[in-house]
Amino acid sequence: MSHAHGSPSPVSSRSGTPLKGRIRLPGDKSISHRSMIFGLLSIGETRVEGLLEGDDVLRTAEACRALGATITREAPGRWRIVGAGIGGLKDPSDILDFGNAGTGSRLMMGVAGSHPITSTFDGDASLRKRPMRRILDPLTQMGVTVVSEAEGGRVPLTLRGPKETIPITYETPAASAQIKSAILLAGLNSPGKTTVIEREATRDHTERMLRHFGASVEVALHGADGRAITLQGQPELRGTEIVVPTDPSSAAFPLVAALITPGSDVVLEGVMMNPLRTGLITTLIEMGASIERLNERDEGGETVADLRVRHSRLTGVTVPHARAPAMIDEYPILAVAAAFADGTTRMQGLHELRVKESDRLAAVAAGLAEAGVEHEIQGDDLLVHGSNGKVRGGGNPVATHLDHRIAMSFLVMGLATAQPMTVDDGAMIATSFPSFLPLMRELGATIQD
Ligand SMILES: O=C(O)C1=C[C@@H](OP(=O)(O)O)[C@@H](O)[C@H](O)C1
Ligand SMILES: C=C(OP(=O)(O)O)C(=O)O
Repeated sequence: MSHAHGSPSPVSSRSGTPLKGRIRLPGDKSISHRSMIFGLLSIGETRVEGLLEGDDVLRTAEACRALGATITREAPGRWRIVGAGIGGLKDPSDILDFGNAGTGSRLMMGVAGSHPITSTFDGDASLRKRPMRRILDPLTQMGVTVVSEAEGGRVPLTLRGPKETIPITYETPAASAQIKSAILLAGLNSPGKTTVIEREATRDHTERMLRHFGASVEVALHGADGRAITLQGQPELRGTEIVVPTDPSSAAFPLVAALITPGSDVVLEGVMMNPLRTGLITTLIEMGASIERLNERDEGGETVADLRVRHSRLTGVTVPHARAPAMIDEYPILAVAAAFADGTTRMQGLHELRVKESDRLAAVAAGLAEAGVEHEIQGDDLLVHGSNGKVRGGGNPVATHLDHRIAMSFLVMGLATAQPMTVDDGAMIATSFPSFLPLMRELGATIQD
């Protein structure tokens, strides 16, 4: 398996011909992690088609193996998992190394922590900076012991699960599908009902998959934008088939590349249109983007569509904080689109961006500065002053801070800037989108590594 490690490898992009053609993006990262996890927690066999074989997901697969699943790769994207079942997890013989993956590590803390086993979680320099208290706090209420932790509730950390996990009702302190999911997954091995209340609805892949595997989940509206999700504990999950839809967060990169590169006209096939993931598309359409949703259909229980995207004149808009959960990973690439727009784009309430693979507010601002794009950070808002299609580019290599989305965003920017753009390290792209370079080149992009 490939791990995104080693010495930094700079990558550069420059403007060239318009982008043309049709591509299919790889499988969704969120659903791919969950496919492995639900496979582990089921009885019998789970078959997955279209799994994202990015480093993050492969780490989750390894952790699931260490906890007792039998996992085989039968063909590219086609995986078979024979589960250990809820309550059937074994003590892992080694530390669980999640690399760069927040989702994998946090969801698996809920899984392993709710079993009477001892598990140690670790990751790379980026993961070691990310806050885990948001997971440890509710897990502690559920009876889990945090045996040790790095300063400030970070990995490396060790959990010891109780004999019987306590079901809780918990209101998440941040709009986070990872927090919600960790608690629900821990609730699977608790007697009785576990309820998670979120003030703002976040991606619902865990809820959908719980039902798909046979659990009983009730979702009630909570306040204006929130939800209360209640899970009946200790169901018997049965292995099943999963078709992973393509990842809208990966589609975002060729999509914005086509919008900003003059003359472009591309089709992105079968992009997942789950409404809790389409905030970027909503925003770009408000900005004047030509994005057509063609051939809408159902794939793997999600609506998907072919997106025809053409180069467009964009206008700056205000992106309300309420939209953040539906586009949380897309702000770096939206900032790139905004740099080419006419006028100012204000993105409101981006505090969660500070605790991703990097401080994405700071990393985006630094990259914009290298490219000569006027911008401001006002509190938790990012303002990008667009220059109507004309962006200088150039500057020093953009510092990616072990963050795949920063790397891909500024490589996309370089496809339409006057001077080429370089990012200091392209290695982390493999965490979520290992086929980024070949797919972009297939559309005609000039990217050199
Ligand atoms: O649940 C998930 O699969 C994810 C949730 C989001 O994180 P938060 O829950 O921290 O917002 C997102 O940034 C991440 O890429 C994937
Ligand atoms: C935030 C991200 O991932 P994670 O939290 O899983 O590391 C991301 O993919 O942009």
